[in-house]
Parts: sequence; C-alpha cells; structure tokens
Amino acid sequence: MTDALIEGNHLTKVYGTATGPLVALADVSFAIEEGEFISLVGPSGCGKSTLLSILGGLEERSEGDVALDGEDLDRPRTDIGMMFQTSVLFPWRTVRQNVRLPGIVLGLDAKEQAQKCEELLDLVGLNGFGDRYPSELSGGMRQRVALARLLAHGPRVLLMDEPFGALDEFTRETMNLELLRIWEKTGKTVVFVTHNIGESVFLSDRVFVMTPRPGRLAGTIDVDLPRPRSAQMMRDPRYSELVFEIRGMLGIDH
Ligand SMILES: Nc1ncnc2c1ncn2[C@@H]1O[C@H](COP(=O)(O)OP(=O)(O)OP(=O)(O)O)[C@@H](O)[C@H]1O
Repeated sequence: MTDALIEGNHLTKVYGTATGPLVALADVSFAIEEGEFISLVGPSGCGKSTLLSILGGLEERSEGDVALDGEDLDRPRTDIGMMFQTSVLFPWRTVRQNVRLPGIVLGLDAKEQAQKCEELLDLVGLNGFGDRYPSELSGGMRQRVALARLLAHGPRVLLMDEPFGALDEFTRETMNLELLRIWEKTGKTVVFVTHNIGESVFLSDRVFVMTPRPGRLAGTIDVDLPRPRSAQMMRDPRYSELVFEIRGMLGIDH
C-alpha cells in the first residue's frame, strides 16, 4: 500500500480489431499523489487517451488494477471529471446554463449551484458572459466554459485530453497559464494528455513518457522547475534540458 490517490498496476488494454488483437497498453504501472499535476506525453497511438479513458471509468482494462483512494476504478465517478479537445457545449444553452448542467443532472442544491456557477465564471475569466450562447464565443472562451463546467460539481480529479489542442498557439499558451492558476487555487489532481513535450514540461510536476507499439510507460520525469510558472521559464536552461531528456526517451533526439 502507498498513500497515492490513484494507483495503476500492470494495466494492459487489448482492443479486438478486424486484423486481430491490438495491444494499446502493455503492463503500465504508476502512482499519482493527491494534488499532483501529471502529463502523459508521447506520439500518436501510444495509448494516452486509452489510459485516460480507463482512469475515467469509460474504458475497461484487459488486465491489471487501477484504483482511486483504494477503490477500484471500473466505472465513471462523479469525483472524476473529464475534458476533451472539443468543448461539447450545448449550443441552445447559454454559458451559464451549460455550466449549471452537471449540477442539475446530479440533483445538487440549485441555490448553491447558482452561486458556484457565478464564482466559476469569475474564476475562468468569463464574468459578464453568462448569458451568451456558445456560437457567440471564440474557441478559447468555449474551452473556458468547458473548464468551468468541469469544476461545477467539485470533482477531485481532472482528466484532460488535449483540452487546448485545437486552439492557436497564443490562445493555447494563455489557457495553459490560466489552467495552472486555477490548479494552484483549487488543489485538484490533474492528469493532462498532450503530444507537445514543451507543454508537458511547462505544466507538470511529473511527466509520464509513453512509447507506442505497444503503449508502454517508458519512464517518468520529475519537473524540478519552480512554481508559479511563467512563459519566461521557457528560457531556463533546465526547461530545455528536461525537454531534451524526454525527446531522448522518445527516440527523437536527432
Ligand atoms: N476503440 C478502439 N478500437 C480499436 N483500437 C483502438 C481503439 N481505441 C484506440 N485504439 C488503438 O489503440 C492505440 C492507442 O490509441 P490511443 O487513442 O489511446 O492513443 P493516443 O496516444 O491517445 O493517440 P493520439 O495522440 O493520436 O490521440 C492506437 O493504435 C489506436 O488505433
């Protein structure tokens, strides 16, 4: 037993495909502490989304164990929230109505949720936009709404699958800084999927480096850069060292 919040042991996932079994994850083991910011980084097809879906209880593992606080993670739970590259907002609902939806679905106290919604809109920088519709917002603003909605029912763990991957570089950088600010304020445990090595180093406490065919955890990198992080940190020689260490683990050090 460890005091980890999330623990995975010998996780394997085999998909049945028309051309035979496909090993998406092979013998992956890890432990994540409460409040950690973890990134999963690796090339396309190394099993990042598969691992995230298993953590979210959306995908069954083929072998191995995975638990949150010692409880088997075999189904979706309300204390784990997921966010994807596209915000999946309901176009006919306003920003406020989208953010309040999880609370309504879960039957949470309406008055408390209404107040929380206003706090969250403030937190993600959308004060004054509550009555807008998603079509009236930029891509970055829509992901801010998705982030507020993710936080609405108070999950302990945020699973984020390339949440800013569809945004332009400027907006993406802004959103990464916003995410760090919110993470520092809320103390959530975050597992963040990206194929951008620099982004993984910039954001994380630890980076899980994954390699494909079959998807394996090649190693874990401790990011010993100070917090709070700022864009200036990318000039730090240690930042480059860590990026190149990961590139080496992925075999792209050419
Ligand atoms: N439902 C499925 N059925 C069959 N094969 C699948 C399924 N989902 C994923 N795979 C395969 O499993 C492997 C891992 O896929 P996964 O999406 O987890 O990788 P990834 O690292 O997230 O990739 P990307 O960065 O492109 O999203 C890939 O070879 C993929 O084709």
